[in-house]
Amino acid sequence: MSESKEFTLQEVSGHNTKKDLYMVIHDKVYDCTSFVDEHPGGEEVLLDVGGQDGSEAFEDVGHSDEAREILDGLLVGSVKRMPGDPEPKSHATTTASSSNSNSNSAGFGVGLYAIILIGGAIAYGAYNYLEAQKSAQ
Ligand code: HEM
Repeated sequence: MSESKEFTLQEVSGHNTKKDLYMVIHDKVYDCTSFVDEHPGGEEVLLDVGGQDGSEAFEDVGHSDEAREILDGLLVGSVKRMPGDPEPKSHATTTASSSNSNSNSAGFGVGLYAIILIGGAIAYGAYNYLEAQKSAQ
């Protein structure tokens, strides 16, 4: 059965042209060659992730169940992970890292607010000091 075929990421990366286009989505390998011209989102985006891991790009669009059915039909095998290969890009990691960056940016927002407050307080203090010096003269 062709579905049980295993590809290394290096093998998949060789299939990156319009006439021979493989893509990894969630550790499965898909042959998108026949679908390039039919993709409602255009051929460009498929060629962009040709031979690579397109999990994130695919999920970011929020593809329909129909799109997932088409994907099932393009399945040719699964990824054989080799030592040193990058970690699979799963949606879970995407959300985890984006929520991390959200909390980081929230932290930065609070930090910025504190800096503005402290800056304002120093400016106010300096102004008072100068005024006091002026009236002392
Ligand atoms: C072999 C993998 C893919 C299949 C089978 C597929 C299939 C589809 C289908 C059926 C649609 C129509 C809307 C829907 O049913 O959700 C669609 C839309 C779209 N796809 Fe894909 N897609 C694939 C990969 C990708 C990738 C990697 C991207 C990269 C960003 C992408 C970007 C888009 C965009 C932007 C649309 C929206 C087009 C529009 O509404 O104008 N697709 N895709």
